[in-house]
Amino acid sequence: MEIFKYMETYDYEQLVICQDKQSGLKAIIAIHDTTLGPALGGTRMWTYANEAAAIEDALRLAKGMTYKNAAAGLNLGGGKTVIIGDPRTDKNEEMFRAFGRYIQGLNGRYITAEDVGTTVADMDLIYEETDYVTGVSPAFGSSGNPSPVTAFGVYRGMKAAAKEAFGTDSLEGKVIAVQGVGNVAYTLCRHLHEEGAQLIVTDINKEAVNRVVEEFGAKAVDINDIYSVDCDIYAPCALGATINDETIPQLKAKVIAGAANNQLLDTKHGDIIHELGIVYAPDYVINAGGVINVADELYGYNRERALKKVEGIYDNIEKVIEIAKRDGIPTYRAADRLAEERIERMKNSRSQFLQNGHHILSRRNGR
Ligand SMILES: NC(=O)c1ccc[n+]([C@@H]2O[C@H](COP(=O)([O-])OP(=O)(O)OC[C@H]3O[C@@H](n4cnc5c(N)ncnc54)[C@H](O)[C@@H]3O)[C@@H](O)[C@H]2O)c1
Ligand SMILES: CC(C)C[C@H](N)C(=O)O
Repeated sequence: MEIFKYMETYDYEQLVICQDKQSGLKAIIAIHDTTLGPALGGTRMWTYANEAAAIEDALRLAKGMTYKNAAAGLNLGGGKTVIIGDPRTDKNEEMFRAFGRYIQGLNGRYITAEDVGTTVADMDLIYEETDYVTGVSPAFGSSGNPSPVTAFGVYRGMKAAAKEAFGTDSLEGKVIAVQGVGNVAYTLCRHLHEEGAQLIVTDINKEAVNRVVEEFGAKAVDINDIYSVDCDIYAPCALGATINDETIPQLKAKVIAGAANNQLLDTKHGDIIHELGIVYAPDYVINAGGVINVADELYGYNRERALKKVEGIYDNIEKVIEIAKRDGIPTYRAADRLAEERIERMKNSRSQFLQNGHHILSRRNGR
């Protein structure tokens, strides 16, 4: 991978490689764009096949956060970290504290939180070293685990997408196929069950499946059968790239609305489902509840206020559908347009001169 060429193509700002021999920390912090504010994005811990794959993932995910934060209306840019390692066996206290010191060194340009492979306990360790971390334990006045709030946002966004497809946002009686019933989807299933939806679920983790079968009367199917089940809504909540050439012909759903990041294998798959008349709730718009929630910490965390903002994911999905119709484009492109237009507007409005504390005149006056 030609790093500078890649960064230039997608206009990345910064890539930081952190190494701490004693703790085994190998982290890559990618900052994509800070036009709207400091870059906020989680820390992923994963066993990458090689270093290039880790760098590529950090860069790709950081750009995703720029779009997610912009579309969500947050005054935050996009960044992400990946830590190379197995989250089940390779974590230690020194590692997250060393990582916290690296974040501190960026002096607020990057703020972290949870992502795949990291937990509230890990954020608490980072917090020992820096203030630039969110998703810290509620005991510290922080917001804790973002997953239940992400689930609430997905539920709200799903209702908005359902309204477009079925003429009503009620999910009562709707059959919803949920792929992966982990942290986010467990709470999502609870909301859906409470509204009277019928759930069909799958997961490679049998315990997770049994929990939603027992608690919410879900029907379990094999992992390969989730695409072709008779359903109204398909909710991808496990992996990325599940909307692809192989799965699209199997889908019977009229709506795709789920928590997973990067659901489309390729943008062409967004075009195909659009042509098929499937209402697609773009992944980074519908799953922004977690980041909206942790971002609220930057104002002094207030759960009620955060949930109110997350409720607005309904309106945001409506807005994306409206742009898609207005411009005759698929919803995934409408979401990009929403984010890009906001960044551009802010870029232009900030071009006005405003003196700040670091202006050259303040040095001349000896201050
Ligand atoms: N947690 C958040 O706040 C948040 C925020 C935004 C986006 N997301 C995205 O949402 C998705 C779910 O996040 P999570 O925190 O619930 O993760 P999780 O790991 O708790 O849950 C994912 C579940 O998917 C299952 N799974 C893995 N491979 C599978 C397969 N092939 N078929 C079926 N099930 C499979 C896992 O066993 C697990 O139970 C991820 O893609 C994540 O990036 C999460
Ligand atoms: C900041 C985090 C809560 C972000 C979350 N991991 C996401 O992908 O949206």
